[in-house]
Amino acid sequence: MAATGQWRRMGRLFEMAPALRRCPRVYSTSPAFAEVLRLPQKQLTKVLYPLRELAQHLVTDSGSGLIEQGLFDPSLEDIARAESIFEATARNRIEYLSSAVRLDHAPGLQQPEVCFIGRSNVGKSSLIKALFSMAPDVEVRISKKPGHTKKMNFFKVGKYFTLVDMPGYGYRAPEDFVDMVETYLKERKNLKRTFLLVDSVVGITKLDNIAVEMCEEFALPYVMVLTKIDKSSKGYLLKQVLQIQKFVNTQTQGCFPQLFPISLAQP
Ligand SMILES: Nc1nc2c(ncn2[C@@H]2O[C@H](COP(=O)(O)OP(=O)(O)OP(=O)(O)O)[C@@H](O)[C@H]2O)c(=O)[nH]1
Ligand SMILES: [Mg+2]
Repeated sequence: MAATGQWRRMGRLFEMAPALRRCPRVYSTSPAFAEVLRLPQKQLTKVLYPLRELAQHLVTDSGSGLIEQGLFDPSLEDIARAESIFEATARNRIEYLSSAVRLDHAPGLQQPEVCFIGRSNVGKSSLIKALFSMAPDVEVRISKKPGHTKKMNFFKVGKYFTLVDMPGYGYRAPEDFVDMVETYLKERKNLKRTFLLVDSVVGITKLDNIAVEMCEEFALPYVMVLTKIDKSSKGYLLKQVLQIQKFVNTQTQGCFPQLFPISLAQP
């Protein structure tokens, strides 16, 4: 079956891992990534390719096509290269720029922009904080309580792009949420990619559906990120992933076909 190809390719990646360890300067200067590369093979797969583990359980499942097509499969070099974008240096400044409650208060920037949207408490700010872990001077506030982020917060990621942390929709969303976020999504000229975060435990809610419809209506290229995958058993996560992948395959046009599953919990 098609999975065989995936496994073979994974074998090649693992063969490369010791090489990456030997010359970390070429691929990564991050101690955290070097630590991940030192993990035993099984744990390394779990951390970097969480859906692979689930794919094993689909050998006899008729839904297998869904997840194989949906596997996101960056190489170790790709991951290391992407990570280097978030490494704060004198030449690659990562900094908080400003906050806005209206689009016309947003910084007037030309460089590409990406934004993170999703229900309150889904983990938007946490993901951004994790992405900025190599920029300790940048403060990103997170909270256990939903509705914590009240404004659109703009961060500069070197010369590459601006990243925007949005308030969440749903419980304790700011009153002016629709004016703020819908207008931003509709009119922000340099918005290149929207990351729509969905809680993998909860699945796609009615409000997520509205967010999807909005992205579709405004013809935005967007990516679906499944958060908090550490909170489910393998069986439950598999069920959720299949359901969400089916939704993406059948109900969306502008959504990137592969899901991005994430966990910010320690492995
Ligand atoms: N178990 C687990 N908890 C997470 C994960 N990511 C975020 N959380 C927790 O989820 C809670 C909400 O996180 P935030 O990042 O503040 O959520 P948000 O989407 O920014 O929420 P608003 O600002 O209210 O819209 C916090 O208690 C985080 O610690 C994850 O991957 N696993
Ligand atoms: Mg937040």
